Amino acid sequence: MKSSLKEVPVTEAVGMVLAHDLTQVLPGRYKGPLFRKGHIIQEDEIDDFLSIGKEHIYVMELAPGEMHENDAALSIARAVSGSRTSLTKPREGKVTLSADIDGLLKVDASRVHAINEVEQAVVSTLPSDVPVTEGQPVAASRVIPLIYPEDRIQSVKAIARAADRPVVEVHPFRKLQVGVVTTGSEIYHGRIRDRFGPVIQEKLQAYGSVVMGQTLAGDDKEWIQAQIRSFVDRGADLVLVTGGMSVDPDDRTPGAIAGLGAEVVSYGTPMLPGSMLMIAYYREVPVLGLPGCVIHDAHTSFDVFLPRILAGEKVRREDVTRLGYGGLHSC
Ligand SMILES: Nc1nc2c(c(=O)[nH]1)N[C@H]1C(S)=C(S)[C@@H](COP(=O)(O)OP(=O)(O)OC[C@H]3O[C@@H](n4cnc5c(N)ncnc54)[C@H](O)[C@@H]3O)O[C@H]1N2
Ligand code: MOO
Repeated sequence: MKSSLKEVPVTEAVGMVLAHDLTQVLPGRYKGPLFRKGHIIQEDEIDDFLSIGKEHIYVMELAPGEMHENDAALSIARAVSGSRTSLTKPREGKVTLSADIDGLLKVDASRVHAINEVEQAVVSTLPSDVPVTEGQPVAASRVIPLIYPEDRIQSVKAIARAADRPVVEVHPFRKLQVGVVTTGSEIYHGRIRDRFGPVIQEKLQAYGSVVMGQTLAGDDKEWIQAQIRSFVDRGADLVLVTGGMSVDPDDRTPGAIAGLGAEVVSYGTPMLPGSMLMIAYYREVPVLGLPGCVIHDAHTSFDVFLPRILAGEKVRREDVTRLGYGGLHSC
C-alpha cells in the first residue's frame, strides 16, 4: 500500500501532513510559501490557514511501513549519535547533532559511508578527530523523499549497531600538565626573544591544559635530555621540545629525544606545514619535537595531534602516515 491524499477540514487537520505547498499572497508586500509540503500541521496554525481562505486542505495518509521525513531523520540521528552529543528537533526533514562539550569529535567514517549507501538516507558529518566546541553542529541526518520506507531505516540502524562504539561521539579533553623545553642558542643567549612559549601557552590554554614550566636548553643534546627527564620526573603529562628539528648541525632535538631511549612513533609527517614534527613516548609520556613553523602557522601537524593527545589517544604510526592525503595546507 502507498500513501494517499485525503481532503480534510483544516480544523481537523492538526498533526496531519500537508500534501502540497501553500502560498501566502499579501498584495504588494509578500508572495511566498506559508507552509511547505510535508509540514505537520500545528494547533496554533489553524488561523493562518483560515486567513488565506483555506478551510479544507489535502493531507497525506501514510501507509503501513512508511515514515514521514522528520521521523525518518530522527531515527537516523538517534541511531548514529553517541556520548556527549545532542539532537535538535527535526525540521524540514533534517536533524542536527551538536557537541555537548568542548572535545574531540570521533566519527566512524566507514559506517557513515555504509549508511549513505542506503538509498536516499543521508548522514553528513565533520571529519573525525577535529576539535569541536560546546554547541557546535557536528553532524546532520536527513532523508531525501518526503515519505520514506521504514525498512531502510532498519538497515541504517543495523549498520549503526555493527560496532561497539557509536558512529558519532565527542571525547572530552583531559587537563594536562605540559613541560616546554626550548632549544636554540639564539634564545638561550637572548639574541632573539622566545616566540614559541606564548604560542604554545595560547594553544594549550584553549583546551584547558597548563604549561607547568618552560626551560631553555641551547643546542646541547645532554641539556635537552636532562630537561625532558626533569619534566617527566616532576609529573609532566606531555613534554614539548621546540626548534632544532631540521637538518642543520645545531639541530639536536630529534637525536636528543631518540637518545633518551624513547619509543619514536615518527620523525617526520607527510603534512605541510609540520613535516619536521617528531612524536615519541618516553616512560609512557608523549614527547613532541616541534619544528619552527609551529610559531607562525596556525594549522600544522602539531595542531592535528595535540587535540588527540589531550583526548587521551596514543598516536600510532598509521595516524601519521595517513596525514599526507589532504595534508597539503601550505609550505
Ligand atoms: N635543509 C633543510 N632546511 C630546512 C628543512 C629541511 O628539510 N631541510 N625543513 C624546513 C622546515 S619544513 C622547517 S619547519 C624548519 C624546521 O625548523 P627547526 O625546527 O629546525 O627550527 P630552527 O632551525 O630551530 O628555527 C627556525 C627559525 O625559527 C627561529 N626560532 C626557533 N625557535 C624559536 C623561538 N623559540 N623563538 C623565536 N624564534 C625561534 C630560529 O631562530 C630560526 O630563525 O626548517 C626548515 N629548513
Ligand atoms: O616541518 Mo616544516 O614544518 O613543514 O614548515
